[in-house]
Amino acid sequence: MQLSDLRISHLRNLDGVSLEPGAGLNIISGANASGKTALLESIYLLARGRSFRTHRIRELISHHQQQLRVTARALRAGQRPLMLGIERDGRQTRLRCDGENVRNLSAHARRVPLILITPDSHGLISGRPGQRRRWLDWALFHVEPDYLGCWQDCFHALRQRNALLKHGAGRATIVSWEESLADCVNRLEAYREGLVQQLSGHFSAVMSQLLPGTVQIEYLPGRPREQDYRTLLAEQRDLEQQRGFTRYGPHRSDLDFRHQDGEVRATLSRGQTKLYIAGLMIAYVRVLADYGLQPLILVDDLPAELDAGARARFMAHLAETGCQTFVTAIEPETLPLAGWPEHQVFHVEHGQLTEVI
Ligand SMILES: Nc1ncnc2c1ncn2[C@@H]1O[C@H](COP(=O)(O)OP(=O)(O)OP(=O)(O)O)[C@@H](O)[C@H]1O
Repeated sequence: MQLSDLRISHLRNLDGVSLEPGAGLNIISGANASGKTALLESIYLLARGRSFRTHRIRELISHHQQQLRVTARALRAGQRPLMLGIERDGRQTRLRCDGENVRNLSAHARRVPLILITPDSHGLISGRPGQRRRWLDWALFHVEPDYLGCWQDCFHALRQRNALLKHGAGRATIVSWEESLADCVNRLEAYREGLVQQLSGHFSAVMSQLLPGTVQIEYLPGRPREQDYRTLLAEQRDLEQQRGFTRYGPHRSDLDFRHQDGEVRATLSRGQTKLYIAGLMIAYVRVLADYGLQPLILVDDLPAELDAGARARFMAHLAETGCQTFVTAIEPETLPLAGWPEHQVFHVEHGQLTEVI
């Protein structure tokens, strides 16, 4: 997938921005607060219908303006282009794809796959398990059309069981929900384990060139792995009735990231952690490629925290993906360009964009 004809109006400090990005590397340069991240945010908004910086899209509307608007054409190999557009006024957001209102965001995410790496991606390692679960779920929404339904069934059954436990429902009613819960959880875990396995293969290959040392990702299912889930639910029922909630299951699951057998969060430096996350994202791009999907890649402030060698390795791996990539940098000359057949540089100053020729 490749964006062309990107237009942005009244989004943060950006206005009247019209950009023809190249198929390869697009470097967005500019001083602090010039609008580099806002440009990535505009692209993210088209793909996901939300921002990666705030839950309140309204905040993105430029001060003293009524409405923001972003449009672009998404070119897809062997298929006709998609017209993408998003508008947000004081009341509502309208995300449009090919003239239709987008109602199902995860289906839209499948049509417009996107990988984002920002300084906040660090939270994938240092943050709470929920952040890692969300990442895994989004990763699956892109590749498994049935995953969303399975996820919804699973969490519906979990909520039902919790409500029954809390309100002292009879055993037979709880048992009947346990059956459907166990069934959904088994399917959900098979999807999650499968993706982690697929990811792990690519991850080791990518990391062998990005960061010395062995790496490992493990899916932790939020329950004793060796025990059948339905049996576990039955065993825990009495205790859980007193507590009013289900203690074990996918709502407690997590991902364990390791480097040289040590926990990444406890052993790696900031720069090494950034490379680890970069490797994970590039591994995921390879998983997407296995499904015939080619995402857009956005990297905010790529040079930060990385020495020259690390920057070069990261950039070379991005080049290998063959994806249209947008990278922001305060000093674009710090980005090594080896491996990129073509690149374009756009300079942002006070929200105005010019292409550097
Ligand atoms: N709603 C808004 N209306 C107008 N301007 C805004 C709005 N929200 C943020 N801004 C401004 O838009 C600019 C965009 O900042 P952005 O975060 O994109 O900068 P950046 O180039 O990525 O900077 P840095 O290198 O410091 O990360 C900032 O000057 C910010 O104050």
